[in-house]
Amino acid sequence: MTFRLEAAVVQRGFDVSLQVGPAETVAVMGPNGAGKSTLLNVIAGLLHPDSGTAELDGRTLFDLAAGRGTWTAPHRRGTAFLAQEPLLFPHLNVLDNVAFGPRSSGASKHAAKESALRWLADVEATDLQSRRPAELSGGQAQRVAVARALAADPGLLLLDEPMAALDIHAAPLLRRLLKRVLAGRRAIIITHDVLDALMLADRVVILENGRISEEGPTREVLQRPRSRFAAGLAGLNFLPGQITEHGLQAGGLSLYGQHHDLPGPLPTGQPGVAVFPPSAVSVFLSEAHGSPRNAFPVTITDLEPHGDQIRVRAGESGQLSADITPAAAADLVLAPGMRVYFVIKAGAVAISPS
Ligand SMILES: Nc1ncnc2c1ncn2[C@@H]1O[C@H](COP(=O)(O)OP(=O)(O)OP(=O)(O)O)[C@@H](O)[C@H]1O
Repeated sequence: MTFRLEAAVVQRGFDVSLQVGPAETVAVMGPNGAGKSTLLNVIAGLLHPDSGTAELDGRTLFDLAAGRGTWTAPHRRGTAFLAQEPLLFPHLNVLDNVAFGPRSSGASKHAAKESALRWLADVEATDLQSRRPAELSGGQAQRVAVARALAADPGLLLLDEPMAALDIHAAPLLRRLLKRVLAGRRAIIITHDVLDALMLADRVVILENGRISEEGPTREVLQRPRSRFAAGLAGLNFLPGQITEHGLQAGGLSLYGQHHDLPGPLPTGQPGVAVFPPSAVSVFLSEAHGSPRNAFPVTITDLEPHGDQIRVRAGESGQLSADITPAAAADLVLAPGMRVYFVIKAGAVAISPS
């Protein structure tokens, strides 16, 4: 039993193919406008794609291949949606809100209430059962919304940044609750937070410009990112270019580096990326220091505190960073606008095909 999707929305430049296993939680991350909400809306049946097919546990959600045109209505898809705002029915109390799902799928009034009470207990909201949504805090309302989504017994739970509208005290509580309820359940969660991806998901999918640019187990993607977005999440420098015999040619820049996870030699001449941590970059006033191979001139754009280090940003849009000690920054009298040399240890530069 699986979830399988292929869908294109031409006007939005969206073209995605995705599978999610029965007990798998997938985090979807990407820049603003990448297509994350489009993905969930297509799955939930709120947006009609131009082409594609989707299937959940043997049920066709849509099949838009020429001559077919199958379309299942949103409430018959076996999916449940948890949005940033809890979206509870304002005129129903908490218990009736949670009982709504089982009731509309045919359960008797009694059975629907029994099931709602079980889910409310599960999200530690039993004592809220008689309240109206207007009498709940943001965190309480979102807990009730989780219970309501689960009470419908969805084959796929869709979560659109469920922590985004909560304050900093309520968010950790809901994250812990989601960790518990998502275990062993199939879900797709949109998030901007690396912590959510690490804690809640088995796998992360990076969406950029309507396409999946990278996917894999969250830890692996963060350790060895191949997309600019994932490198940014992991706090790593990222340079795209062309693979050479010893590393990467990125514009006028030759970088020496190593590949970690390829069986053979680097595929010379192919597009690739170099990724390295800011801590592996040293800053010098002249080229004479360090290995000349990975030394290149840059213009400082910004200096900012970063933990107990100073982060030196350089390059046209500050896309390269070095972390150095405050003492070193003071010795070098660094300031924005200065021309300096970034020197990178070749051993710390990971090259991958892109
Ligand atoms: N209602 C709409 N009509 C037309 N185009 C839209 C509509 N909503 C979004 N788009 C476009 O579709 C693309 C994907 O948008 P989408 O909202 O899916 O991105 P997102 O990754 O969810 O972004 P964010 O992180 O800002 O919520 C963008 O180019 C956006 O401008």
